Amino acid sequence: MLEPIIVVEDLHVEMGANPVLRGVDLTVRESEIVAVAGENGTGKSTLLRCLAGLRTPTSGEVTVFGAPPRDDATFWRAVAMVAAEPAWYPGLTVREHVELVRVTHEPVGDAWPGVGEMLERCGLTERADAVPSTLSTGQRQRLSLATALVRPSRLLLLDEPEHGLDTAFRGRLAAMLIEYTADGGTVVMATHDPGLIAATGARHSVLSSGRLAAGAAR
Ligand SMILES: Nc1ncnc2c1ncn2[C@@H]1O[C@H](COP(=O)(O)OP(=O)(O)OP(=O)(O)O)[C@@H](O)[C@H]1O
Repeated sequence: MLEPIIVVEDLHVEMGANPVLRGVDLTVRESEIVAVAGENGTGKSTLLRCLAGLRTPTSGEVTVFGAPPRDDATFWRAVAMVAAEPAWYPGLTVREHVELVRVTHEPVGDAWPGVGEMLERCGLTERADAVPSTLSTGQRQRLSLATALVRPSRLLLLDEPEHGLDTAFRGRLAAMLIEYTADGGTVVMATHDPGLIAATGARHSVLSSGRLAAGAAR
């Protein structure tokens, strides 16, 4: 069996006095796509933030690549995240944002898609010279995904990657995620889109009452 990339044991997170996560267990192995569904406010983003080292658990264990996740440069070399819309650099175009990420992560192997190819895959070629503030919501989400996918990583953390995306592009995104895992990457996503779960073949579970439904995501 392939290596566990992520191991979560009895994870509890409280926000103020409110318990949000109440004993989450999750194991994710290399090359898997795991999806976490569940109603608004059940703690999906909180779980992803714990996996990213952006939130400290109240109790329990979280390991990513064999160690507690740390919000530092070494960790983010291996992990790419798409969550809330990032702050874009004023004056930089769509293409320049993608180039900036690409250049930062050089050297990138020839097998990895280049900037032009990634813009094409994300349907942004026509808007490559625009600045992000002039894009539509879905186009800006495509740009967020392009910046995550244009650089090498071993783990993708996606919080509602379907945000603003049309049906056709959701299908294209599913294909890109499958390709990412075929190349050895691992994906964990929070999603409200059953179509994306089905199209990616993700192992999925529902987060409810602070716990993942038994079985599927363990
Ligand atoms: N900074 C915060 N301070 C206090 N409570 C918070 C904070 N952030 C989130 N919460 C609460 O934690 C709970 C879980 O929030 P979270 O964003 O993880 O849910 P979610 O499942 O991702 O929701 P959605 O589907 O709406 O994105 C919610 O009840 C929310 O109100």
